[in-house]
Amino acid sequence: MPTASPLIIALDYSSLNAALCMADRLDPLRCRVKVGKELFTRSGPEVLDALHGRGFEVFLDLKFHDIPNTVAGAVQAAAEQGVWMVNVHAGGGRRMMEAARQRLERHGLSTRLIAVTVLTSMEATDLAEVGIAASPAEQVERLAMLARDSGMDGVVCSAQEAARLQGLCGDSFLKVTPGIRPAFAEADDQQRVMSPAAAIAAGSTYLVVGRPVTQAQDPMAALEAIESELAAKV
Ligand SMILES: O=c1ccn([C@@H]2O[C@H](COP(=O)(O)O)[C@@H](O)[C@H]2O)c(=O)[nH]1
Repeated sequence: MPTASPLIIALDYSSLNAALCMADRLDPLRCRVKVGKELFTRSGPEVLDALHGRGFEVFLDLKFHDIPNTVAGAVQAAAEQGVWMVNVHAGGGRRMMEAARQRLERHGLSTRLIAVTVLTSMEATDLAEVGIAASPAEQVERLAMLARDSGMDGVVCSAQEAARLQGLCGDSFLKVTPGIRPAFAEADDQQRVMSPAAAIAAGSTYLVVGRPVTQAQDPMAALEAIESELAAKV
């Protein structure tokens, strides 16, 4: 039975063992988990099998960004390993996203497919340096519309943009939001942040939480504090 929780815990660890130690403290009825570039590069698909075996739905966050044929193949490979959600970079463009969508459809694969808009670690000055004059909010909006029109199930954005996208793209368009920072946590390298309760109130569908839990002195206490904040909000 899939969890009703919006929480996705980012297992950003440098070894399979460390990631599974944390997974063994988590409850698949209370959260999903995310496997990103560091863990997957170190452990390979074994980590997916191990997490699936423990009952977790897994978001494979590899942010594919390449020519359409290559991305379509990578998305197919991820979906065939049973992941719940996989992502690409919206900056790869319409043809790339459409190819990924078509590949999943052709093979009857129901993995959720979403696109990264503007990384939550970026602010306006970072965009300017890569030649984008728009504000993060404007660029997120542009890429979210493109992602929706290219057949994506939703986007990765910051919670600061979620309310606007809710109005533009509707309830069923997923807003997956990293950069979640409870009051007790540091921002770290994140620029566009929001608290868990505010993110849900703004229309985030899923909250991606990494270091505020995984690097906390007491990770379970940190997770419970976030759950309490969300429960108080409902
Ligand atoms: O725009 C993005 C896209 C992905 N991420 C990923 O989410 C987690 C956030 O971890 P924290 O420790 O809570 O900052 C991490 O795995 C990123 O790779 C993101 O932060 N922003």
